[in-house]
Amino acid sequence: MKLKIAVLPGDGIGPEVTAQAVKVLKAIAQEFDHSFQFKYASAGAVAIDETGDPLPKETLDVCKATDAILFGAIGDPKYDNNPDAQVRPEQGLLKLRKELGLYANIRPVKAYDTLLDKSPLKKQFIKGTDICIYRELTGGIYFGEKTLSEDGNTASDLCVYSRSEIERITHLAFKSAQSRKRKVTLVDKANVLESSRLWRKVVTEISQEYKDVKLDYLFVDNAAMQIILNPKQFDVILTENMFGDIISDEASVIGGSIGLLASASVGDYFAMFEPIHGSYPQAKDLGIANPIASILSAAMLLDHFELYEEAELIREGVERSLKLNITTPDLNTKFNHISTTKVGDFIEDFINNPKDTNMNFTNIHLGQSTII
Ligand SMILES: NC(=O)c1ccc[n+]([C@@H]2O[C@H](COP(=O)([O-])OP(=O)(O)OC[C@H]3O[C@@H](n4cnc5c(N)ncnc54)[C@H](O)[C@@H]3O)[C@@H](O)[C@H]2O)c1
Ligand SMILES: CC(C)[C@H](C(=O)O)[C@@H](O)C(=O)O
Ligand SMILES: [Mg+2]
Repeated sequence: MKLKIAVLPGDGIGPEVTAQAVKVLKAIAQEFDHSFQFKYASAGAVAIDETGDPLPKETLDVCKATDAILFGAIGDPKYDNNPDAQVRPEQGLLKLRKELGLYANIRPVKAYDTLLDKSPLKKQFIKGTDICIYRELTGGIYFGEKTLSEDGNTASDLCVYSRSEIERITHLAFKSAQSRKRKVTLVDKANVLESSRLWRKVVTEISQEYKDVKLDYLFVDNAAMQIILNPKQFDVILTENMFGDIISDEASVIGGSIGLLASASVGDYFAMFEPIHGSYPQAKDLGIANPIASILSAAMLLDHFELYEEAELIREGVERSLKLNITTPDLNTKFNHISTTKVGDFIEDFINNPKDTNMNFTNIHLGQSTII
């Protein structure tokens, strides 16, 4: 298959982790005789530095002219710590999602058996967890009208949802549940918010078209607790933009690190693949950022084009690296010198030699001089 892939590495650890995902995709292309062409473009704080705009027109054009986008992460403390900044890296990401109509952000969360000890949660409660969060991505409080009074003392953000915005992601969530454990949990705040009451009404109506899927409801405050106490009760979680943002970072604790959580942001015409984590500026260029979220985002990209065998090979490589403790320090208390690049190298090697059973930690360890 021929694919043109836009690569937007962004800020902080974005370039390091994205480089590993590209490396892995190149290995897949070679092994399976595909042709993947990568087109780089800038977004976020780096783009502001270069052009004054967090999403320059050329970047948007590149994204529109390619089959899929691989996104790193954006964000920089110089903007985070300046509430008066007129332009911010995050605006670039939000504009990209909106302009491309990427209304559904799909965030799988799972507990790997080999990592059960890495989570602060009790093993017996998380073992077997397999959740898929459907987060609405182009509406809600992120995109409603914002105001700041002239004296600077009153501010507001409006949360708006239309029926059609709720309907389209709800269908995707129910369809996904049909191929999983046939359960959708709508997470909302319908006891307080009018917009959440609309979600309940519309989702309940649509559920009638999916009689084989059970629908239940949880208020977001309770959901935040249940995700930690009893994550196995969930199959597909359907929720609005901001609740989805928050509960997915929370859910990453189940897996042991946010550095493992990938996502697909899809719409009717475009698709983007992005780790759920941010630019982790404290780790920039230190080689300690976990690249797996980015690598698994690349696997989701391949799934999107129905390259299932290829995606599965990446996932096998990831699982092998976790099993052998070839992981960055967020997951590795034993060997703290396995770098971002080394994890990428290992998974690349695995793709090139999936049957090489001798590929174990010793091989990597012997290459220690190249490990930071
Ligand atoms: N999609 C995105 O681009 C995105 C997402 C979230 C935050 N941000 C931006 O990133 C910047 C930093 O935000 P933040 O500190 O709240 O969130 P963050 O996700 O960057 O980091 C939070 C913490 O998660 C851990 N972490 C994150 N990524 C990791 C990785 N790959 N490997 C190991 N550990 C990892 C670290 O402990 C880190 O301190 C901000 O400017 C924010 O706006 C961007
Ligand atoms: C950086 C920010 C705008 C973004 C979001 O809130 O959507 C991030 O937290 C994410 O989860 O991708
Ligand atoms: Mg987030």
